[in-house]
Amino acid sequence: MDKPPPPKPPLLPLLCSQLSLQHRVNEVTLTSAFLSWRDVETRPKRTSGSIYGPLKAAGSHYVPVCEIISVQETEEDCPNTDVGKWQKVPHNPAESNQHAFTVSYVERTPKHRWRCSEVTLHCTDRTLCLQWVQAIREQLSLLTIRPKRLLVYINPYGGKHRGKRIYEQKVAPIFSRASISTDVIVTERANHARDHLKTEADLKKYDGLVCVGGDGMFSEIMHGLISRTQRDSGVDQDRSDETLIPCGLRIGIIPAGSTDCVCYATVGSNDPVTSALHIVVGDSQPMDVCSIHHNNTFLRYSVSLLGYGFYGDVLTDSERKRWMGPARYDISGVKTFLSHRYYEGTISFLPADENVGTPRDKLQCRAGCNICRLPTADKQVYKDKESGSDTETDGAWQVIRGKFLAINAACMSCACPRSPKGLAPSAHLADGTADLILVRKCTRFDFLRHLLRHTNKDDQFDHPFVEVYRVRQFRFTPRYEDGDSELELREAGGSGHARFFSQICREHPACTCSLAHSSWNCDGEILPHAAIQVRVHCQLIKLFARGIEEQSVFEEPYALGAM
Ligand SMILES: CCCCCCCCCCCCC/C=C/[C@@H](O)[C@H](COP(=O)(O)O)NC(=O)CCCCCCCCCCCCCCC
Ligand SMILES: Nc1ncnc2c1ncn2[C@@H]1O[C@H](COP(=O)(O)OP(=O)(O)O)[C@@H](O)[C@H]1O
Ligand SMILES: [Ca+2]
Repeated sequence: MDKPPPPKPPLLPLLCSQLSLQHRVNEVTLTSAFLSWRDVETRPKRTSGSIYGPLKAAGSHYVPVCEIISVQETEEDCPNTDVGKWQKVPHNPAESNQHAFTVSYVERTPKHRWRCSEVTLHCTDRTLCLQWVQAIREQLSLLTIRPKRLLVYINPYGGKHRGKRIYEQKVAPIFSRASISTDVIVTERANHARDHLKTEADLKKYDGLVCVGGDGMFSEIMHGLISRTQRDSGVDQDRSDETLIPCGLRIGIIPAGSTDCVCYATVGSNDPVTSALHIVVGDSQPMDVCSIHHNNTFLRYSVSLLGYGFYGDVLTDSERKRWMGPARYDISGVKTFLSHRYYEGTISFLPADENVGTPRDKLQCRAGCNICRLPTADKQVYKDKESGSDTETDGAWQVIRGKFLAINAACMSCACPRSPKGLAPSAHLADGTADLILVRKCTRFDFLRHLLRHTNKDDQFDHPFVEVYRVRQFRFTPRYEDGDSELELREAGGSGHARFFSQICREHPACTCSLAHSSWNCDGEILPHAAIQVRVHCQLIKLFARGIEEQSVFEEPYALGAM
């Protein structure tokens, strides 16, 4: 969403009163766009010696109505010593005005984190106080994009096993303050959430889903919702050429996993409170989803990393170390790096049209991204330059064969705390394309340089052994068919010796060797086949997010008091 417009020219005030804030008189104004308050006891001061300003009011604050979380009449419990019981009394008895209301609103803090801030305003009488509460509530009720009923799934075993606590302590209080009602399901097994969504959940009762967990848990919920939507619409997801039906319900992610890249890349942080506030204000971020098929059988959907070779091997190894929590990826990462295996195969892909940019663009996908806002038709139609045809499959496919350390595809940046710019820094959340990254066989040292660049500002694609393409579809075929280990052994010498050495190579970290197959890491799940067909579905799902906001939005807060 764009930065709200500056407060001038003023909109017609709906309500304007002099109210007291921390014992100082403030002029408080409500318009359909902003709630503002200005300390009228502070004289407007001229910014001395400044060429910019004539007069700037000190102590003015503007809160966009769309970022107000709630308003309530303020009462405080304090002990009544006479009767030894607790009673309701006005918030601050020292305040000259006995009636008050509190407005909770979103405050931006560095690193894209949002916090819930409060202002308590005191009125001379209760009628005025109630008038204010009612006027603000009326404005909030016009924000129909805000969810009222949510279905929450918690994976209690994701990440550091903190999902349940994070939800109860940090998220539930915010939902309750925003008058959002919830049904909460703590999962009891893997795929519990997926199966519940697919078959049982009464989705008509809800305005959105919430996932408390990591990328794997998000993937479960996404699978449940997409499959349910296709089934309800009579669409067969086994057919790789089907046009899938976009899902109606938005999904909110409360990060409580090991990588949390879907949350990080769509919100800008992996902070549960920030995510909860994006849900409360009713943000909406469409997202591309890849469908993956093997010989016309549907395998899975993917939104973040689809990785063969390095990331597939990291995942396979890390699954045995789940007990270590998030650190398992680092340990398996080092081990896989040292094993330095490469794989042979063929990639065919359908490049995206030029108007959606390239994987090496300096411009990144941010809130309100212009590329993601292009009309879907402009994004999806591939124009074959030579034939002038508009069809997606008309002879535009490119084919690359080779030996690869890694083949990665990402339909979003995959930014995460390990790699703040991500695996594909310029990939767009909702442009209908994925960035395909091919890392050819190279030395360990070069591969390390490439990996290290994921963690700093250098361009990780600026190596002669790395190629990147923006694609709509791709296929991968390993050099040897799935399960064809005989061929692999023949290739390596064809004897019992070969079998012996092949086994050693598998275990021997210092050996650079070729095995027939790696596995695909699909958002943290291992795919059962190496030969796959992948297609990007533009904006198939929606999240309670808005994309990463430009820095300036939170560097220039709406509180103008310091001016
Ligand atoms: C030398 C340091 C190199 C750091 C390289 C970091 C690259 C990070 C790219 C991360 C992309 C993440 C894409 C997201 C994938 C997730 O969907 C998926 C599932 O997440 P979940 O468990 O939360 O459900 N996560 C993953 O598959 C985890 C991938 C993480 C890979 C970490 C690799 C670390 C590599 C370390 C190599 C170190 C070499 C050092 C040699 C001395
Ligand atoms: N109650 C449960 N018991 C065991 N596994 C579960 C449960 N609920 C969800 N899962 C599975 O746990 C896996 C990892 O979950 P996730 O929340 O992504 O954590 P992490 O980021 O640590 O991998 C997912 O594949 C999900 O299907
Ligand atoms: Ca994309």
